[in-house]
Amino acid sequence: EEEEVKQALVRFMEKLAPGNTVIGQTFGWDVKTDPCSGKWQGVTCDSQSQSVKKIVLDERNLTGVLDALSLCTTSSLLVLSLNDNDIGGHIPNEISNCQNLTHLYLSGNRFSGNLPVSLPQLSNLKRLDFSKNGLSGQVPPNLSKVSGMLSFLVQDNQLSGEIPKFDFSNLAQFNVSNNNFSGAIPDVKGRFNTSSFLGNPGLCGLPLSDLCPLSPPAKKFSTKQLRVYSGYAIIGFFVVVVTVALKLSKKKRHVVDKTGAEEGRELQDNSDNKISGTSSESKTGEFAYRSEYSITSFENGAAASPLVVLSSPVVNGLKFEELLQAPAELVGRGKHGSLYKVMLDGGVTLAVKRIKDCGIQKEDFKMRMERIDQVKHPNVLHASAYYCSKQERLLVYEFQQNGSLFNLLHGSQNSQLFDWGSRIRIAAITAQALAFMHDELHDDGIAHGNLKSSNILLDKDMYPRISEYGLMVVENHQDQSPLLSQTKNSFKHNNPNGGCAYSTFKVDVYGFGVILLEMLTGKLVQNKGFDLANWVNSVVREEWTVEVFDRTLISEGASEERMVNLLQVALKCINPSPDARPCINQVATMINIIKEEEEKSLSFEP
Ligand SMILES: Nc1ncnc2c1ncn2[C@@H]1O[C@H](COP(=O)(O)OP(=O)(O)OP(=O)(O)O)[C@@H](O)[C@H]1O
Repeated sequence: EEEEVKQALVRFMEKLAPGNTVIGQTFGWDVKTDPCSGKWQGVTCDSQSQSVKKIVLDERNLTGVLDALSLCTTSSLLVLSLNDNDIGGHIPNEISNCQNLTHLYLSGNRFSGNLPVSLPQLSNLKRLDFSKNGLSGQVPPNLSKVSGMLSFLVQDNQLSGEIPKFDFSNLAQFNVSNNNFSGAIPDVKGRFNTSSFLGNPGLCGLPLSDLCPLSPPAKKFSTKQLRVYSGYAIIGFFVVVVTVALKLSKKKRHVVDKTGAEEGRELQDNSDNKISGTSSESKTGEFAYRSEYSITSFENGAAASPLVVLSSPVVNGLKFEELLQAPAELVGRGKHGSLYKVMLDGGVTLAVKRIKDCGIQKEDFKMRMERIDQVKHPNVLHASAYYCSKQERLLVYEFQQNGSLFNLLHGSQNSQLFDWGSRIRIAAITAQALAFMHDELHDDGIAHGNLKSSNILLDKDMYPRISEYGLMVVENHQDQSPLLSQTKNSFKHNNPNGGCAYSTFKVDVYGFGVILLEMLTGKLVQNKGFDLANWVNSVVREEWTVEVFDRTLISEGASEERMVNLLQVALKCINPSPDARPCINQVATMINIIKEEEEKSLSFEP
């Protein structure tokens, strides 16, 4: 570290331990040595850049104050932990100079006064623990806007005011108990129970049992508001006029084009001729209806092959006509077909997958759908209905507003918010759900068949749901990859190891391994994952293992050991020989162990 940084750190320590004239001896913090020499107690450095990454001085009997100005000269600092000391005074505003800080633990001290107003400027902050101090005043409301925050722990203080509206679906830990907070508790999306809120006499609403008083009558509109609303009314009127005019002209055209077929509309995008082709470039995202397409274009008509509504509460009694006539939007086009977002009248939004060629006979497909419907798991998105004729397959799912794991990893800016803890949690839950499905559908030989990150969707609470289970017959990787040379047969074959040995299921394990690699490296998958697998294998062979990991994980300070452990699981899953790959339930167990270690480390150390 630079001289200036060393001196500033020693100053920071002198303020923490006033009266201690032998800091160099007590803590090894001596300007004559480097903080990364290994002698400075509580300091961890980045092995490559040799800059200070963590300062952990828990339970060191420190009795002074926090000199953030000196501390934050160390701009590389990710973790500061001073839990369970006797440090007093304010938490200084200059703490926001530590711009890279992800973990800030100050629990169990004597900090008093307001929270620094600059706190929300710590835009990388993931975990904050100020519990068990004497802090008062309000929480800066913008703190709730720091995206990617995972822990907010301020229990046992004297904080007051309203609880800001955090993104509760992303928070893993939240506790404001034993303070003076007041007002209505924001919607915590069922994620936290009473223990997070108790001991605040002025708080009301769920999950506490004290109901909030009815809100006062709404204020009258101001002139400014009135002007805005009348503007909306004019625009609305205009839109209605234009829509009616368009509909009338469409109707007219339809009469001219009429083919004699039963009236109806097919879900169709603007490039309808390409819909069953291989092109994937057109993604207009526009509403597009073609009145010249009718239900009868689904082969012999809806009457011959009605929509089968499965045991779903969402689309009870849904009619095929209703589905076809509802407004639809092309969301995307995958290798096997197109996906439409369909808005039903009652406000229900569905995702309708139209499959080009799933390689499964009609009767076989129906049997599969019925069988899969009998096996329910909360982290599997089951089809709500399906339509199946000789050439067409339509699958209806609940639309998942939070998109897919693919979007989360590769969408703009998103990967930075997708921290290590969330990645390991999603990996563990997905593996468990898949293990359940493999187990239940083992004797039927029905695997997922097309497992990839765009088929792992995220529900409203950001929990994963595996979509499109069993829609595809499993493709034989062996035919495509020079890497793979073994078993040609993707169906059941006797294996003395029993259980999960069908190579059909092992293709899912391969797919899951590629998803793990995607989560670890943040890299896009091409060529069915063979490119990514090859690249990872080559880097690991050269022993530059750390190089493979997503830079955002490294800068977040994710545990290298646990990332390497997960990488090892992924490498087992992508073994070229299906027989050498573990079963998914073994994979689930291995990931769960890593997840538990991660959780344990969070409760004991930063
Ligand atoms: N139920 C759903 N809710 C919201 N988005 C969905 C839903 N199902 C799929 N998607 C998203 O729609 C897009 C297109 O999905 P689609 O299944 O057609 O393609 P794919 O998964 O990329 O490829 P494939 O055709 O091989 O399955 C993907 O980004 C996918 O994540």
